[in-house]
Amino acid sequence: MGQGARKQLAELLDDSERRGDFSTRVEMPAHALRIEVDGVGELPLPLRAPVTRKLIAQARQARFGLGEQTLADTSVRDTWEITPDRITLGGPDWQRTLSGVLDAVRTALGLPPTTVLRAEPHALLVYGKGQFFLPHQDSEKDDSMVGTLVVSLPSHHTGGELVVEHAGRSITYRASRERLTFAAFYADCRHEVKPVTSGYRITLTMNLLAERVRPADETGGGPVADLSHCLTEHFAQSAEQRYSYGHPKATPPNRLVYLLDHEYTQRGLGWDLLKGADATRAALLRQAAGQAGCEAVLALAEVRETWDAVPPYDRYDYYGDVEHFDDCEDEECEGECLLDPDGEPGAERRRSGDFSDYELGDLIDDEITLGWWTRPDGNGGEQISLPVPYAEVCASTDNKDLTPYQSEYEGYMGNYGNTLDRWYRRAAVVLWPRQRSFAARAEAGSEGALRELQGHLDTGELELARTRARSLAPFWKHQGSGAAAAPLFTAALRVAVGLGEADTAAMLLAPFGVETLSERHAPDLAEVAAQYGRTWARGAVGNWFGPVGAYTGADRATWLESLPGLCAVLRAADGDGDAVATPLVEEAWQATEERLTGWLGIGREPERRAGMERLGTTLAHILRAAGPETADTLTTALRGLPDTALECLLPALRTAARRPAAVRDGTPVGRAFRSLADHCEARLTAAVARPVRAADDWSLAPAGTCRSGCDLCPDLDAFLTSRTRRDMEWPLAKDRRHHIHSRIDLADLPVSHTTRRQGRPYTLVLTKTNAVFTGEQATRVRAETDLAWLREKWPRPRG
Ligand SMILES: O=C(O)CCC(=O)C(=O)O
Ligand SMILES: [Fe+2]
Repeated sequence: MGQGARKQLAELLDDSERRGDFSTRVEMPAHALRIEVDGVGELPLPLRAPVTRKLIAQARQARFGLGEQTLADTSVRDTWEITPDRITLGGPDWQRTLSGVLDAVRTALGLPPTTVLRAEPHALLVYGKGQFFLPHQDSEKDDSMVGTLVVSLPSHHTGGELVVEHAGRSITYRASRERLTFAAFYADCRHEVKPVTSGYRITLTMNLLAERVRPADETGGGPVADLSHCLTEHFAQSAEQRYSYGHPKATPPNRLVYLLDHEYTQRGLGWDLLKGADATRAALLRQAAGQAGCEAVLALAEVRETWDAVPPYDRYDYYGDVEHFDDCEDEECEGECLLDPDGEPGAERRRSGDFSDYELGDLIDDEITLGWWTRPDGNGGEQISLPVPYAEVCASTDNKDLTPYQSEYEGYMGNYGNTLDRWYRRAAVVLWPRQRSFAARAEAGSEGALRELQGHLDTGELELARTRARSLAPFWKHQGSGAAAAPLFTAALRVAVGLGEADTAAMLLAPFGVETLSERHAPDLAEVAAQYGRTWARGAVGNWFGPVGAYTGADRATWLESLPGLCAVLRAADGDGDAVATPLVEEAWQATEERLTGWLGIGREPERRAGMERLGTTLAHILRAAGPETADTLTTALRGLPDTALECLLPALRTAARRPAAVRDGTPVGRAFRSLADHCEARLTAAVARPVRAADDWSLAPAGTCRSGCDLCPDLDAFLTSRTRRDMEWPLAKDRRHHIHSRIDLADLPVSHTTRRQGRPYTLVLTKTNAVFTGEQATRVRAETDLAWLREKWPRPRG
């Protein structure tokens, strides 16, 4: 019962819940109980007359207590009775059902949550026509007996009502024909069973026994002791999961988040500044925390709830017509316009406002996030971002009973909708066991955790630091990227060095983005790599880059500009900076190579050129950052690419030429660029030397086949490669025309393609344009210009 402790806590802090009633009733399905009686066997429920008569055959005339005596007097009590030793209760659901009933009874009767109720069978009673029990009070057979629980087995009968009375009030209970009904009342209540007028009434009476889980005197008693007990229980039981249907998580919850009722600002949130009921509740909780060995802080929470909601529909005016929005002219509208006054028909019907008159259905979803909390020592607070799981939330007041600061209603949208989102700001008391304080706080704000770990390392408590650091693993994720995360990264690097434990160090450093790394981290990076080795360093770098193509929101292009500087400082640092620099360059190259391959496949020239140009700049940075071996690998790969890659290589050479000092001949980097320059020069020279297209040559390169088996692409290629054909008239159905349109567009071919909308199917008209000649001319001119630039800026060394 993971939820039990939280519920009890909420009740204990909710004053109104503490006033209980003298009696209550609960219903349960009949299959929850399997009942067997000696000499009869299992009783089929609902009970029918033949089985009931068998029961009576096994029963005796019931007696009742009068003072010290036990009497059988049918003018006071007339019913059949079977003693408990002959009854067996069971069934797969029985224990769970009964404990649920007892929980509900405890709450309804206003017993403290630290009380556990037990029910002990007392007798099975059968009332036939005319039988009854006059008003009486049950004798308390046991010191711990607090009342009676009457379980009525389902059966058809009339009359036989149970009437319970207390302090001038009386409640009448009727049994159900189909279900089990449980009526509970305090032992000091007078009660009676009215005569049965037809059929049989069958009840199982049970003594209600109360036990305190913890005697009041043990911790001084009172609500604080009860609360403290609930806290201990909450942190000892495995955390309950909302939708797991009885499969609790193996580990206990990390925290308890008790939501307060009033709103507070960051500055106005303090133990001495709480308002109304919050003040008492927080004070009680804080005392209880002390007793239970817990730490307590105050926090600010943001709550969002999504409800299934129904608008106050069917608004009728004075004459009984459905009301409309002022300018609604839709004849079929039945008032929907009121929900959607300014929307187009069918447009998204989402709007903000006050929806307090909407009727709430089911709670579909909710989300609680803590955004700020005070430090446990009371010195100020810190910004955090901590989602609160279901198993940690506790409140005496439901969100829906408070006023949201914002609401949004979304009308029915076909597959979802009719939902009302509500946002609340609530304060909270957050508690955790003192010995788990490190993890509880670290999960929310990592800076404090690292500071504490460093502290332990500084004072020589290595084992403690390691244990604590390992405890971060489950939630040490997404520590950020870029300049904002840089100080955190520095702290993490130092702790990683100090721990001397490779796996833990890797875990601590893993959740940073590569954009966090800057020259000022170089000394620590070189040190950590020297300590844990090159393989370890390669793994760490892989983590910082993250999965290829993953969008991190960080500006990688800007960071890559800093890569040559970073790698230079790394290689010069004490330790093994190259162990970090080399995989940094390799990972950067891998990502770039992938993008380069992507651009090479793009047919539209202006787009491709722009992309390739940007990539060229990046490539120059990567090459400049590379060590001799990596530089070799890169140039070999680049020289193997098709001519189109020059659209990237030339911009790379231009970028490099702007820093002649960095690419001096003779240095490994200089040699790499030299080799690329030579490669480009050879390719351009060949292009320029190609003969000019003859005036009657309309042949184009084939566009290729989209997939094997396509019967259109080969026909297109035959047209494209033909030296003489300029036009083609192609009757094609719509889908097939589309295919050809998109092939031509994607490859950006110098071919116009229009549809003549006559006959069936329409005819696709293809015409090779003058761009066949002008495009080639432009390419040639560009090649000549590039070649001239190359010869000037990258002259071949003489000799
Ligand atoms: O049968 C009942 O509902 C109540 C019986 C009763 O009051 C008793 O056994 O003391
Ligand atoms: Fe009774």
